[in-house]
Amino acid sequence: MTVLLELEGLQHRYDEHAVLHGIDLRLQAGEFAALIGPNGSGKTTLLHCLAGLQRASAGRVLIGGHDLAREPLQARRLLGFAVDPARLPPLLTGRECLRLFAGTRELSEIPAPTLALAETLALAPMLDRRIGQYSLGTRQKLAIALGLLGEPPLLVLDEPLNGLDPLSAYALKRHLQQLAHERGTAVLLATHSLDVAERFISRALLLMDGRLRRDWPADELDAIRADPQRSLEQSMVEALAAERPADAN
Ligand SMILES: Nc1ncnc2c1ncn2[C@@H]1O[C@H](COP(=O)(O)OP(=O)(O)OP(=O)(O)O)[C@@H](O)[C@H]1O
Repeated sequence: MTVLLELEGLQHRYDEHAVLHGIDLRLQAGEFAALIGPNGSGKTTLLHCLAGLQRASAGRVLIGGHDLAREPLQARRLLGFAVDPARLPPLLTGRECLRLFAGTRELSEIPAPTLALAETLALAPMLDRRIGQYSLGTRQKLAIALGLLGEPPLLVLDEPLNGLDPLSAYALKRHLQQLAHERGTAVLLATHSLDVAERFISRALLLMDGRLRRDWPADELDAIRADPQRSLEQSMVEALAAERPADAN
């Protein structure tokens, strides 16, 4: 199996505040992984480090075998990252933004799968309006379409379901699942929506206080799903309680 993402001893600190304490992780082609964990556990920081938006304080990020620090162009070419919707340029239309982004991926036009995804997410009717006029959910949809543009083999999404209506959220989850199954895309998605995570993913990773504390592989998730008495939510609560026994008292 092709390893698309490899983190080795990844650390990050903001000035004196250490946030990530040596993360080791391998994500393979076709894996759809949810990164879960409490507020402030470091999920966004981790995703920013592996997208090159933050420089890790120590450790390595390898994307498709390319070291992000040494071969950033080769590494980033394999990565799709949905930017923060608040950072989208308000004066451009969605279509202009997609064209611009297609150019950075050396594509002369907006690819057909991106336009199809825009239809699926009910974003298409908004594409000729300025982004400044978009609702939060519509910005989120555009950010996702930009992240998925060109169908890169590794997708990294930070809370992509925030602000999406139920139909669009369902369509996105199915789309990501299909990419993983049919194209072998590796997806890493940070989320607080465990119900979302539980039904669609093939792996769950629990980050707590900047450390990966638990890794549920596909067969464990299948066992949780098969047992009506169990849920990923409950398993996560148990894992958190086991790490913080003093807090429980
Ligand atoms: N730019 C920054 N400067 C200083 N500290 C930061 C910065 N960004 C995040 N932090 C701190 O890093 C820690 C991890 O934050 P991060 O946003 O990565 O967590 P998170 O797991 O994504 O949280 P949430 O679930 O609330 O989105 C927090 O203590 C946060 O206050």
